[in-house]
Amino acid sequence: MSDWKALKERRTQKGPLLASTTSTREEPVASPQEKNNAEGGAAEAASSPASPVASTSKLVQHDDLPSTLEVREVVGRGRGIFTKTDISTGTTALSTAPLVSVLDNNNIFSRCSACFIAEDDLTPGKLLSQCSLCHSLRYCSAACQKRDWVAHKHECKALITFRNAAKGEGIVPDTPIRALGRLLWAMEKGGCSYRAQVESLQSHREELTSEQKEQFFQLSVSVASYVGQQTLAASCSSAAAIIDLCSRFTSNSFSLTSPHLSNIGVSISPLVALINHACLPNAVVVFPSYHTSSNPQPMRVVAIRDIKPGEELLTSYVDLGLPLRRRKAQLRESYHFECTCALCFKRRAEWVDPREALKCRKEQCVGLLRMPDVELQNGDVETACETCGGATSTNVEHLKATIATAESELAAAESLQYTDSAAATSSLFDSVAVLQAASFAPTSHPYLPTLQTLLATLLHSQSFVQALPTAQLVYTSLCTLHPQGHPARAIALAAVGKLRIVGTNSGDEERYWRDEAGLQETVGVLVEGLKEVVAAFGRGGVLEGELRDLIRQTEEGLKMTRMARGL
Ligand SMILES: C[S@@+](CC[C@H](N)C(=O)[O-])C[C@H]1O[C@@H](n2cnc3c(N)ncnc32)[C@H](O)[C@@H]1O
Repeated sequence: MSDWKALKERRTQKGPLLASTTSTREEPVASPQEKNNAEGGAAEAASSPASPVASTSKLVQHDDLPSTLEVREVVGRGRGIFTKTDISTGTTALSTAPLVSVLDNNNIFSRCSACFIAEDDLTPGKLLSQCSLCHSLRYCSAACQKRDWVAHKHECKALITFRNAAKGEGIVPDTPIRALGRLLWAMEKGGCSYRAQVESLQSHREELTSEQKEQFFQLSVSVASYVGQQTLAASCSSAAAIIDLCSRFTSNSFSLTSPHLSNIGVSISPLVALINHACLPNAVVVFPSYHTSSNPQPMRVVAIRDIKPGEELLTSYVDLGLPLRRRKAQLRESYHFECTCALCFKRRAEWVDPREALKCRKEQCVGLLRMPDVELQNGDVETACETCGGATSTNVEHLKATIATAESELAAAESLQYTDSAAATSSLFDSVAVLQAASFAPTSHPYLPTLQTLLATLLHSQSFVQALPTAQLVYTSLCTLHPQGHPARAIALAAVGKLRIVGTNSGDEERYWRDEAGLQETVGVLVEGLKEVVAAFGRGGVLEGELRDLIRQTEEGLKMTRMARGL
């Protein structure tokens, strides 16, 4: 199987400047009671907080807004996007071309800057070629380079100037600077309509902390030196306008993701930025295909629940694997609001949040215990298992130290995972052992991100046999957190299906193809994966094509094996 590279995806990480929407959180499916609570919450999240509707005076014309959707203003939230028709799970509610997309500094030299395909994924023997002027951007074809020239023209000169000043090949400004550069050139060229759309995005200048203002000031100095004072002044006539631009960028940009859900850069779409947040979202933002001119528009908003006429489309801005306090802190810091969704208001007394849970230590019990609150509690705390009711004592200081160590190991491993996979793998396996010994549930933070990074690192180093059980554990954990059809879940199941092929046939290929039961099971996993992928990304994405090919190949293999046995 040649496309295993598709699996070596980093776990999706969101953060300031990269308001991503692919992380979501769904009811824990472990217990029916939790399921009921969360389903009630989902309906609430999608409807109640959105009303009442206020005036529509600040609304700007968006030509790519389909007639099935409308923009309305909501008290306490600003504008939001509402549906006028039923949107069923897995349906694309909106597809559009972002105004600006740039690859981040980790991907700029290894992916095409127009369609974003990775050099590793090109047909064998083909390489990306670099822009002959700036030597910075790479392209997979003359057509892609030509298509990108409109956006790259001014950027090319700026990159040359930057490179000369930095006195080194292969040095480019940081991703936000390049993204803001493209945005400013687009506004300069696109005139009033682009400017009106960007200027209508929510700025939080008044609410910024002095530290954030200082950060934005530094960013604006770098942007000014990159694009030139004249271009900056054309769109920003005052210092306040420049801070507004940086603030708008921070709370309105998206993670640009690959069709396999790796974070590869940043995108700005003033239309999609109108979608408000919920921790129980009903939609996700994905980029299912490479951005070629023949594709349908590359950025899609796909429903992950059925959405009724009059409901607001809601995506998540933060990683929904994060515990409540962390989510709230991120939303406050980067987006300047207090989330009032059903998940944030779910009473601790009513359920055990799987993101902050320990496994019951009683033999044969699969229940969860609420983790003591490391911010508020101390000493030995007794908690009861939600399933068997048995009490377990946990030492809060030990718990806190375990979380801190696992988080710092995770950060270190993330920075090493592609340069020293062996060291990253070994430290992540150590963390897994420590978290397991401390009875962390695999759905809990930071156990799940540790497993996800371990999976990505194992795939990168082609350790497929070890990767398969890790992928299975990641998938089952994500099933507890996300509804069916969520992209993170879909990607994990696709990984399990692919790894069943590469991870099990690498040792003894002949035996693999003779194992009918195993092949049949692999087909089953791939078919399930395909369903989830289509539900998460909509039809026609890259991953859908890959899975269909694998299903076909495995079914053919199965047929041949049966024929050889005379069945
Ligand atoms: C990407 S914009 C969403 C569109 C925005 N409402 C507008 O009018 O431009 C993000 C901003 O919308 C607001 N917002 C989004 N979701 C919200 C929510 N659930 N509750 C309150 N405010 C929200 C916050 O001010 C946030 O910084």
